[in-house]
Amino acid sequence: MNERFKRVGVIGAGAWGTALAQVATFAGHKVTLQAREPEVIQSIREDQQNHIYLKDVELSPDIRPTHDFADLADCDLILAVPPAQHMRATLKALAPYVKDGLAVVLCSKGIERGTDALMNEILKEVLPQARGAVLAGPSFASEVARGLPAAVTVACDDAQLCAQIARTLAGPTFRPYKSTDMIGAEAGGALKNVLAIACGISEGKGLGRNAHAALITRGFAEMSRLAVAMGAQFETMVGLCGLGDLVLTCSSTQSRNMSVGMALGRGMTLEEALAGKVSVAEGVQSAPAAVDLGRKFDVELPLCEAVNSVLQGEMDVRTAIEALLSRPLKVERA
Ligand SMILES: NC(=O)C1=CN([C@@H]2O[C@H](COP(=O)(O)OP(=O)(O)OC[C@H]3O[C@@H](n4cnc5c(N)ncnc54)[C@H](O)[C@@H]3O)[C@@H](O)[C@H]2O)C=CC1
Ligand SMILES: O=C(CO)COP(=O)(O)O
Repeated sequence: MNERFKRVGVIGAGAWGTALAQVATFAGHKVTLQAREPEVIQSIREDQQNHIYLKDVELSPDIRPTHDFADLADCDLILAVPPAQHMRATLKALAPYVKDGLAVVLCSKGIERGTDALMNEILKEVLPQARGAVLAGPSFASEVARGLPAAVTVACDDAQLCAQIARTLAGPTFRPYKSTDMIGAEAGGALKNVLAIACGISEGKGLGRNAHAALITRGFAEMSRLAVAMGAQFETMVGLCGLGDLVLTCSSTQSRNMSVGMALGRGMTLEEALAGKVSVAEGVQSAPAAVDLGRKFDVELPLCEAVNSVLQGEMDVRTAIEALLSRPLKVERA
């Protein structure tokens, strides 16, 4: 009962995929890491580092990089970690090697643009024979990969599978908490990225600590309202994958989403803010999808809407801030 999985594979050798492969080695596994770029594979093989996406972290020799999805065929646990907008294509590429009941943990934090689908909805469409789970929570890749302590949420509607995944990944510095609320874990992870852009804008514009605290608090109210309307439990939203990740991402320049926001707040265009970046700021793509979901579920999302208007070039930062502050006065509630 609840034995650990034996053969762990990771798809996507960005910062987080690489860090999660490292986590699995901390837990005693040999890991196959599927990477897209030949230079990433070469860098891990030759230098035991991922010079492109996770600089200056010594990686375990138990990480085996490969380009070939076929090398994942004998894995019994797959962690899927591409940018959210590439999850569908990634799972399609994996499809020929998926046996019935394969456990696939969705570790990306975003909403698919155009369909407004969360990652588990995409999994169900593309790989209906797989069993899905979600990993989310406050976890900057470089800290996790260096073995600094982190706690995350593993969510799965099958409690036994959830326990098996948690047991497989748990290590001396990585502590997964179990949950059955997959929608909550996914919605928290995706929406906090949009709100981190808002906090970054405030930071870049020099609006002060009061504004920052107000944004986190009202941002939390906003993301909880939408997540609950989508079927999440409010309890999940006050946990690691909700409030926990929101606080982390909104409080550190390590966050790519917060950094993009800061650049916008300082007056850059989105194009300028993203120029030359190899890493992904998921909130940029998730913002229009979040706004769409707000309309679908009839949930007010003033902060996500303001961020999206700025990202789409429909409003400048100053006008967006004025519009937020001049809204009718409200009763404070989540
Ligand atoms: N970096 C972090 O600290 C954390 C990231 N995440 C999530 O993990 C997911 C992946 O982010 P990172 O690993 O940070 O990526 P990254 O920003 O370090 O690297 C970009 C990734 O995108 C991949 N990519 C680029 N074009 C692609 C395409 N056409 N098809 C498939 N993949 C493509 C690259 O191969 C690379 O793996 C995101 O959803 C992110 O929100 C979650 C927790 C922590
Ligand atoms: O999700 C993260 C930490 O939990 C990483 O956030 P960024 O993608 O904004 O860097």
